[in-house]
Amino acid sequence: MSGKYLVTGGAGYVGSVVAQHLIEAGHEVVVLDNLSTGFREGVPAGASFVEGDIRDAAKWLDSSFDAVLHFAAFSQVGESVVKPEKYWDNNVGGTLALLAAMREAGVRKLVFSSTAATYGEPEEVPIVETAPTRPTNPYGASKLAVDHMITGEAGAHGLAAVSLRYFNVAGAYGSCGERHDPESHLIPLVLQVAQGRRDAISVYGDDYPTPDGTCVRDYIHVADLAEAHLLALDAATPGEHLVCNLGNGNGFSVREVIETVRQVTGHPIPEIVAPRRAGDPAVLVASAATARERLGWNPARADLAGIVADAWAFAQHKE
Ligand SMILES: NC(=O)c1ccc[n+]([C@@H]2O[C@H](COP(=O)([O-])OP(=O)(O)OC[C@H]3O[C@@H](n4cnc5c(N)ncnc54)[C@H](O)[C@@H]3O)[C@@H](O)[C@H]2O)c1
Ligand SMILES: O=c1ccn([C@@H]2O[C@H](COP(=O)(O)OP(=O)(O)O[C@H]3O[C@H](CO)[C@H](O)[C@H](O)[C@H]3O)[C@@H](O)[C@H]2O)c(=O)[nH]1
Repeated sequence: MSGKYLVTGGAGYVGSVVAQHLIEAGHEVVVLDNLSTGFREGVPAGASFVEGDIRDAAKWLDSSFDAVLHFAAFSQVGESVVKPEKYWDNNVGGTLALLAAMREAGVRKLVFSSTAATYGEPEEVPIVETAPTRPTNPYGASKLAVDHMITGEAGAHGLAAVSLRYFNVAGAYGSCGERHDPESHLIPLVLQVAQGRRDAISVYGDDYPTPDGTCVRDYIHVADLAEAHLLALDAATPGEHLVCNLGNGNGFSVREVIETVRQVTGHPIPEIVAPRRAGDPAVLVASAATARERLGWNPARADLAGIVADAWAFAQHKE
């Protein structure tokens, strides 16, 4: 059955890919985005676009919407350390206003972009959803605060809600891909070296307690992530706040990522060992057992070379 969905942040990386998947599944999509970090041309053809802020969501939400998929947020970990107030204001204040607008309009289903950053330094990997949540930066803390707000909204007001805790999102889907400015994520930065836009990639620390000394992360293809959002819309249950990790359960080190980019692009990719980046856990790998069981999610694009190849095709296309 086709539905009508408000996609906040649909001019950004993940939101645009999910909006595209919703359109391909025959749904009606309205993107609400203030273009603070997103791009008008990133909104998929076939979606309606409203340029506006989530704090004003009440202007556009009405009972004709079946659900909200909420991506709009600031998400630069480093910036959040120096400007925490910006993160509390937009991520927490903005979502508070959005939840009020949803209540007012009678829209009772929400899928929220949460993050592995809610866990902080893990005691055990793979990380399960019941692991302690001790974020190491204001970005993660703001996302955890929103998760708590949503739990309250479900319990008190019957919202059907799913928080999806993404691990390291990567890859692209057709003309929708990653173009953060400034870019801080490893794969697009290494691809900039392959394109000649940077001389070398900095490896942030090679003295971690990992097999090659560099940090290990769980890279998940953005199209697999998008499919989980569509499944979450079906799985959401009134009065319940379901939290699911999204990752492949495989860890790749920074050096393995760089080597994979060498193989995919044929470029030598010079690397420079730099100091550790503050707040980086050594290993972040997801247990996605909950997503598999509760959503029926089955990620199909776990191969790192395939993820990098899709990101590479997008990076060349947008030049
Ligand atoms: N990319 C990742 O690796 C990753 C990992 C974990 C979680 N997340 C979460 O996923 C979501 C999307 O991330 P992304 O990488 O696509 O980021 P992005 O910056 O590309 O997209 C965010 C979008 O939200 C919009 N936006 C921000 N504040 C807004 C507001 N107040 N009103 C309206 N629009 C607003 C921006 O203009 C942008 O288009 C974020 O919530 C982020 O925290 C991303
Ligand atoms: O130039 C770079 C960039 C990154 N890295 C390293 O590469 C790994 C991956 O870094 P990213 O910045 O690509 O991703 P993060 O693991 O820091 O961040 C991801 O996971 C976080 C949770 O911890 C948040 O959810 C965030 O939004 C999401 O992108 C880290 O070990 C980082 O230190 C480098 O060595 N050099």
